[in-house]
Amino acid sequence: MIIGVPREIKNNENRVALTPAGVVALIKAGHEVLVETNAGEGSGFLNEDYAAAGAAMIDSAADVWAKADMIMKVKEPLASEYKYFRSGLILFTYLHLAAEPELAAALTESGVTAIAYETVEQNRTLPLLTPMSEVAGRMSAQIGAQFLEKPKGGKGILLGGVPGVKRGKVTVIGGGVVGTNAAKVAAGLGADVTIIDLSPDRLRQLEDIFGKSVQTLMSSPMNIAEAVAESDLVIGAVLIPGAKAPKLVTEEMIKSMTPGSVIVDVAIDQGGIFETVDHITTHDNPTYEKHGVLHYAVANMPGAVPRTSTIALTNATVPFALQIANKGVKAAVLSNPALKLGLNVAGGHITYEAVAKDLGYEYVSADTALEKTLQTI
Ligand SMILES: NC(=O)C1=CN([C@@H]2O[C@H](COP(=O)(O)OP(=O)(O)OC[C@H]3O[C@@H](n4cnc5c(N)ncnc54)[C@H](O)[C@@H]3O)[C@@H](O)[C@H]2O)C=CC1
Ligand SMILES: CC(=O)C(=O)O
Repeated sequence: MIIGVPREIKNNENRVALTPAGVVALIKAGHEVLVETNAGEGSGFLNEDYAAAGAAMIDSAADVWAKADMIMKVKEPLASEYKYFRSGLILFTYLHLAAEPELAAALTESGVTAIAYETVEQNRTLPLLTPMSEVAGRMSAQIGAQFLEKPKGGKGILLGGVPGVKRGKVTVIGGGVVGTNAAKVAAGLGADVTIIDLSPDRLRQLEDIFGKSVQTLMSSPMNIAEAVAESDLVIGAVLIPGAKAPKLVTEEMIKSMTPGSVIVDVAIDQGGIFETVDHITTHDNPTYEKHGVLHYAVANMPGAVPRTSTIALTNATVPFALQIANKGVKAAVLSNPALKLGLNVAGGHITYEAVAKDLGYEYVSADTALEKTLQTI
């Protein structure tokens, strides 16, 4: 199979879908890899490194898309990339389609077979989302602490306090991978941390992990309202796989926060959990203020620490990419339940139930949709 790796074009997205080590793994298995010139630069991987690994370096993005059987990316294609879609093309990347209706339409209309990293599921975990959730979770506490500083627009508190002065309060809503990593860093900075989750089992696990160093709370509108009102920093870390995130923090709750407080909506890639987050922000312009509260809603947070993120992401994606390349996408998806759950679009249909429901498409199973594709590999 020919695997193409275009350069990422989203704002400040410095990750790349394959490291030179990933290229070596695919070439050793008998495949060909095309890498767009300078695609790895932001992550510290040079053109010479890819060439030495055996990749062919290609100057134009259009050529990479046109010549490849499978495109590996990091972020969802942007509108300027939709023109490259074609029937039979395999796309393996983050998609977050519930929050991207135009992309869903472009993919179904063009006949691309698309596997979304974020819904590949194995043993009730999301192995291709987890590494980036670890990064974004850790970053969210760091970023929140930074924006609480006065020169950054915050109320001017140090999360850990100092002897004789109260610590800052952090509420993390959603106690999965992002939430746990956010809480680890916030607690490490010395903050007073509360984690809210809907799953009693998860709350038990969190207490086992953190002991009494964090407060756990069952998710309910009342508990969320009380915790938000008292917090200096609130981190949104809820996920219902594939689906649009529920709006758990209302405008009234945001109004109850003291001026200069900060919210970090990590779940923005699935639409976000804060009612007052009305647009995605970028690394160039990461915050805006509403009701006196600083809102941060960057959908590619790990793009700011690309060296760490690219290596962590490709450690997870390459074994799955190898299965697709070795067996062909149909056989790989039909033989591996984890990849089958990753399939979001095939044969012009949406094949992930929560995505279909949120976007108003008829849901068609992976088996039925794949039968209809023109997929030859
Ligand atoms: N903005 C960015 O750059 C990044 C965003 N993310 C996003 O962060 C979000 C969280 O991801 P993960 O932590 O990996 O997911 P996860 O599946 O590990 O955790 C989600 C948690 O939310 C909980 N939950 C579900 N409904 C809830 C409710 N009503 N109230 C409270 N908790 C609830 C679940 O029980 C689970 O523990 C996802 O949308 C993911 O795509 C991840 C990486 C980077
Ligand atoms: C998960 C995701 O969308 C990201 O890492 O950018």
